[in-house]
Amino acid sequence: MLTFYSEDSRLRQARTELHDGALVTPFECPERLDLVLKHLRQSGLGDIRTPSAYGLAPVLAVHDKEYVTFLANCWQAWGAAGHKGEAIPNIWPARTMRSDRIPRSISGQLGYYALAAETSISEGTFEAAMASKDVALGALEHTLKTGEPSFGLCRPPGHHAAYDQFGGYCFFNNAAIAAQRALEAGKRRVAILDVDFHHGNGTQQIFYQRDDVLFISLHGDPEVTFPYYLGYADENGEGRGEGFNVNYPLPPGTSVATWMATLEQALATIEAAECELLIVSLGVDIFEGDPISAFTFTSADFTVLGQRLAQAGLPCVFLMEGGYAVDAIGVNVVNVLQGFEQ
Ligand SMILES: NCCCCCC(=O)NO
Ligand SMILES: [Zn+2]
Repeated sequence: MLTFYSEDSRLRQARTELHDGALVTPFECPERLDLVLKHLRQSGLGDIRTPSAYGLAPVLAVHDKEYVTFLANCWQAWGAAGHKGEAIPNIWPARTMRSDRIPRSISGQLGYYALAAETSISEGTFEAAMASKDVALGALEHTLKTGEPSFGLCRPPGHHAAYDQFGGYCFFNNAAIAAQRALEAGKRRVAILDVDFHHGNGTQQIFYQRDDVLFISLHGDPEVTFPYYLGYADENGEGRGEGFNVNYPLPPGTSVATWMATLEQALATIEAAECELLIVSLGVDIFEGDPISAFTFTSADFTVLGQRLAQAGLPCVFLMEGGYAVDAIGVNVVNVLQGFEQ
């Protein structure tokens, strides 16, 4: 299995994340890449390739143009406005405010486009997000061309990024960009299976009214888990998209047996929908040792996950999402990929 990776993923070197009422070193750190690369190289899974630069067109196929322009300019505009720290929103078009206008102020724009306050924008963030979607597209193109599975070592991750919103460490929705590209290449329906601990609110939102992408997510119950305001079981899609969005919220501490039984339901739905490609939003923060999550996977369980996904019998693109137990992230990711190849 080939891996696609870009050194430009390291251009995002944010120093702050708002967590538990303090500014901490971000959980989504460049060191995550080091450990995955180390275990990939040790595993002999396959070559690690740098993708081509695919430009903005694939981004604009799923994201709002003004949002992309905001992301491209935010860091410079934030500094030009005299702000000294990293760009962190502190006001939003909250429920009692209006959201039909976008303020000229960069502080106002920051809140308009932000899902949450934990994700700071800093120097190199836009460039890293561009590299991350190129990684996803490189992996996708390889799988479309060869039918072989591939892995996109995407950083920053993407599944929280909506049409015009960033947050949860995500800026461009890599899985959505890849799925859209696959449809444009002739696939009639693509399944995105999100196994990250957190609900892929952005992926859901982008495809919610469409029947050419089936979005299925297993995740921590939003009643008690980020992103809290999307990911409930009654969200089944709208219009043409009715029936093509399936959420499986699960309580913190869910056993692996229960998680795997839920996966069976998800895979049955994917099979019934006659999907021609499987994109897996691979968040390994379902690991028992993850610092910000609450599921119970052991490293060995990730091998079983990969084995089961292979049985779906679809061309498969794995795209890195979350996973913050840095010491174990490499083993856990490689276990999924090696399990798939067994
Ligand atoms: N308190 C912020 C939690 C961000 C979650 C990031 C993630 O792993 N999403 O999948
Ligand atoms: Zn996550």
